[in-house]
Amino acid sequence: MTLRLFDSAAREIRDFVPVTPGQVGIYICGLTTQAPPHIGHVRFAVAFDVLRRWLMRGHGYDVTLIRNVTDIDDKILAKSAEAGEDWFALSYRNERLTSEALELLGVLPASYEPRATGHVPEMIELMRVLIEKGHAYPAPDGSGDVYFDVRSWPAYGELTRQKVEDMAAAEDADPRGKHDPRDFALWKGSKPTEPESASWPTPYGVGRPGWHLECSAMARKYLGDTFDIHGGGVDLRFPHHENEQAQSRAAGMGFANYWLHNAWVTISGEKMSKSLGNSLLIAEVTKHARPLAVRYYLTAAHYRSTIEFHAGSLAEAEAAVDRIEGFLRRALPGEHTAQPTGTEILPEDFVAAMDDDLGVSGALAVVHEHVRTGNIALDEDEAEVAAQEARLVIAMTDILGVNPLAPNWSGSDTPGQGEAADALDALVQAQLAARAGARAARDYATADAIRDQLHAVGIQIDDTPTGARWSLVKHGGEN
Ligand SMILES: Nc1ncnc2c1ncn2[C@@H]1O[C@H](COP(=O)(O)OP(=O)(O)OP(=O)(O)O)[C@@H](O)[C@H]1O
Ligand SMILES: [Zn+2]
Repeated sequence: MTLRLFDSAAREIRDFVPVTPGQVGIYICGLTTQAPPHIGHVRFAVAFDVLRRWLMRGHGYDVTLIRNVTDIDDKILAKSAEAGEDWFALSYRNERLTSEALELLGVLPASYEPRATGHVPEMIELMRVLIEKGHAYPAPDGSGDVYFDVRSWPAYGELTRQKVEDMAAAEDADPRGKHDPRDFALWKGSKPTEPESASWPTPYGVGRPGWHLECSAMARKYLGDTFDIHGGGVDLRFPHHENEQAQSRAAGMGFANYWLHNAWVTISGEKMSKSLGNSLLIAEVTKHARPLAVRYYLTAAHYRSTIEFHAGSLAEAEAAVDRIEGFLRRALPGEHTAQPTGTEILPEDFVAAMDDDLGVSGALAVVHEHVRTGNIALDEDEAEVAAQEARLVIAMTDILGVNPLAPNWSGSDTPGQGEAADALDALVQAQLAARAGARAARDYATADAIRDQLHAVGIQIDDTPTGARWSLVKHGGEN
């Protein structure tokens, strides 16, 4: 069984061979914590969660996944100035919202989530090496900026196959002190308008991390000079990843052996983006579909295919999840939660699909085939066969992060809590039925009173085309 992945540096599918047998190091560029996450922002995390689970469960690798947090940058400073809020408070609030959103969508926690601001010494060391080797220089105007000298590194452009002559100028600093307008900032000197708390001393002046340098420094610290996989959204290929690779290699490191890039979530063909005003926050979307369905929706598309968001396909995802869950609940009555035992022998066609650059649509087709076979077995009173199929479905869906019986979707694996959740659901459903009855009888006062009573105890009701849904009101997580 060989795992094959599309390496966007080589622009071809390559057999995956790790640097160290049995181990895989992955670095993914995390979010710049300038705003609460929208559905596009979390796609990369879901895509790489599937990769990680497959490496671990399908191939038995010991995986170290590092996903950084860019907790300081121009946009964060601009937003904090606008809002009159400390940059670090704004940044940390959005970091927490992002972590909550990822947890809600069943993304396994990273091995570690380093923050840029915590790695200034490592960045200074990288700058020192680059300056010593003649690949970087402090701005001659004493601004505190430090630039990478693109002309000193003939391989610059190799990741995205561009010639330096064809590239636009780097817009990250005043070009006057640069050797070449395409030289990019490793470090950004502080400006008088910026808060003192956003600056750190270096031998080259007081300033703050450049976005590209921070990833090179953090990848090196946690994964070593050469590591296996570097991932991120496709928009990061240039300039961000090109620059990361140039800095690290010019400093003498091997850096990433494979580059994986995920495609966008779009709306009406346009990238979902806060700045374009077409973004849907996770907190919004999960009011209309359960988080498991949203996770399924994001997982079901191949990571290199664009996901064109629309409510209809989210409803289809919900129906697919219901189908899987319905079967599992019938086949495994009494099991509130269920996880793979690790002894299941995965169907060959599932393995083949996943090994082929994470072919999730093929893999999900195998899942649904087994659901069908299992349902037929149940109809024919073959409980044993159905239970076996259910175990396989659990093993396969768990690898994709969409096992409906996984404890994260069902509440908890602590005995008793599943039952408590079921009891609560039964009570709320009875209230919702009474409310629906009152509405049908045009007794809106009673209907509203029921909703208010539920809200008073922390239960939120949302009316959807398929009926009322309830959820526990989240505190402090929706701004
Ligand atoms: N619509 C999207 N689909 C997939 N990935 C996205 C989308 N929007 C942002 N990302 C990813 O999220 C990460 C962080 O993006 P960033 O914080 O720069 O937001 P952005 O691209 O400026 O979006 P916005 O304009 O909404 O703030 C990047 O890795 C980027 O690839
Ligand atoms: Zn990065």
